[in-house]
Amino acid sequence: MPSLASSSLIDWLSPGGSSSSSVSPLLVLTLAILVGLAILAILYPDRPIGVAPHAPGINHWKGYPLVGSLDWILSVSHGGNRLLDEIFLMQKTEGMGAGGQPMSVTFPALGGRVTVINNPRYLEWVQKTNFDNYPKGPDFHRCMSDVLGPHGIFVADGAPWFQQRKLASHIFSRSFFSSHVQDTMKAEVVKLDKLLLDASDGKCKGEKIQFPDLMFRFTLSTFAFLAFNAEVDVLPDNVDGLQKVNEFGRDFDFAQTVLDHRFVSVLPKWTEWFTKEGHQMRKTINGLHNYCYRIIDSRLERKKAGGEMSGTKAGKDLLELFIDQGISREELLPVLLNFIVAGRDTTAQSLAWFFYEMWKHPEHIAKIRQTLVPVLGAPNEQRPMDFEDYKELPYLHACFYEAIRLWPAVPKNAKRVLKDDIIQPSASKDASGDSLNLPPVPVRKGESVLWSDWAMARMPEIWGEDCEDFKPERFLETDGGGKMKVVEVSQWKFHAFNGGPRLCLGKLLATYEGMAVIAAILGRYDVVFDSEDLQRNPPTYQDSLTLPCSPYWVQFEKRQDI
Ligand code: HEM
Repeated sequence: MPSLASSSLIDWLSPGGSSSSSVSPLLVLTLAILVGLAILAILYPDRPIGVAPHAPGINHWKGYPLVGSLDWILSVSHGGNRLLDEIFLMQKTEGMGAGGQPMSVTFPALGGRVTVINNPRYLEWVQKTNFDNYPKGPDFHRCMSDVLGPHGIFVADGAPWFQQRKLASHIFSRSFFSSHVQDTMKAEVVKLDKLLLDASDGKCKGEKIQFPDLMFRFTLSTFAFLAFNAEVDVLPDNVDGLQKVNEFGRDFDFAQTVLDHRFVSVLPKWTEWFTKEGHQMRKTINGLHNYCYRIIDSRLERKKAGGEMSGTKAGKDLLELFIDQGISREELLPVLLNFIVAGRDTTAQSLAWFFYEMWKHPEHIAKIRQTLVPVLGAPNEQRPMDFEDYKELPYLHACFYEAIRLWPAVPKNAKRVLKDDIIQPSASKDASGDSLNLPPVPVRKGESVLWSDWAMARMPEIWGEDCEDFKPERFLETDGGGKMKVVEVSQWKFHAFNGGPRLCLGKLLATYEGMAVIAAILGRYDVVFDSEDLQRNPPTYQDSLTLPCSPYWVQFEKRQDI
């Protein structure tokens, strides 16, 4: 006898009442869909529809019929699991990435399959040997173009990318550095010093300062002036001035978290029209764009009036170089935004992580200070760093790079595959992991490849058993004459600045700026950390496109040891 449930289902499907008289089209359709799904489930037992079978010899995360590891990506996009932690966990899991092996995971986004290639030897193939086959692709466009523009340097591929890179590279030349960049940096360091003096000795003595925020203010103020000749008024020379909110910083931090979320969301972007976050995002984008238009408009007005443009005798600054191309106000917007992101966030975050490491490893502070005196003078009369000084301060340089290694400002990155390919591990001797038996990795057109410099910094296969320790010695060697110098580590192994044709344009600027700030602070002040608070709530990274360090507070005192 049929059960009540099944007979009422049949009744519902055959509205004529009797199941024997005629078969309803709805029943036929339902059965056809079920049979169709069953066939698809047989064809795609562990991955989304349309995704090619897993490549033999490449470990993959468990997946379900028709959806693959949808549960995994949902746990990242909506379940509170953090992508970097998840990738790292997978990388250590037996049968997945353990032993430094490549691995893949499938879900209905990012082209269906993401192959994780956390090894310098694979990166060289993807970012150099077969560079043209691995563009940023449609995901960057879909997720980022409403904020950063469709042709911003961080979003674009091909000719629009190449032309911007070529044009912008003028401001990263050595001659520009030894003049305009250096003058700007020194002026900003003097402003920072006044602020620190106020915090340590002035009427605001003992005031607690939110350190990551201070670093963001420094890098925004410096970059806006050196690239756009704009005074953005975010770095005051006294503690009270810090009360004024840094609007751009606040808005951009929020926008970045949304952009990051879009990459792992399986929901289409239009769903943002119905969410509170989407509403706030639209307001934020307006705010960011207006902020940049204020800089652009004031510059265009100056040009019209025949006034001073770059404010530098060293040559045109970044904005002038682009204005001279005859591009419109609207096309200048993405130039500004992309370069502010590059110039502000990365270096500020690296500095915030650096000082956190100094709290954990104060023994390095004394060593850094010793090396500062012969180059920049005694603490009471220490001068701001010149550009060329960075070569004379290898210990400080190595400490800064070690912080960047452990806390890379772009902690993960992905590319689309243009044509089917087999990623070959390079034979290059300077990339580590030579001893690993790494397989060639087949990838298909339309899929994605992903790597995480944050995870790679924590892989013993790449950096040795002490990979998680803060050890600046990794970047140091002594030359024939007994002089300490910074080792040239391969760009594929120390990959925080990217590699190949898209190597970070600002590597030298970031190095100089980071070292100039550290020298200015540690050379003249004691940074008093709230150890109890740091132990209770150690800073952690915030989910974003970059690697913001959660807020922590410090006090500044004049050095006690001099
Ligand atoms: C510690 C600081 C920095 C780190 C760790 C860093 C890292 C990186 C990384 C990983 C990329 C590749 C991003 C991608 O694939 O989308 C990149 C690209 C880039 N960086 Fe940096 N960066 C830093 C500072 C700077 C600074 C101060 C500037 C100055 C403007 C800058 C300018 C750029 C530009 C223009 C690109 C795009 C290059 C291209 O696609 O051709 N970076 N950077």
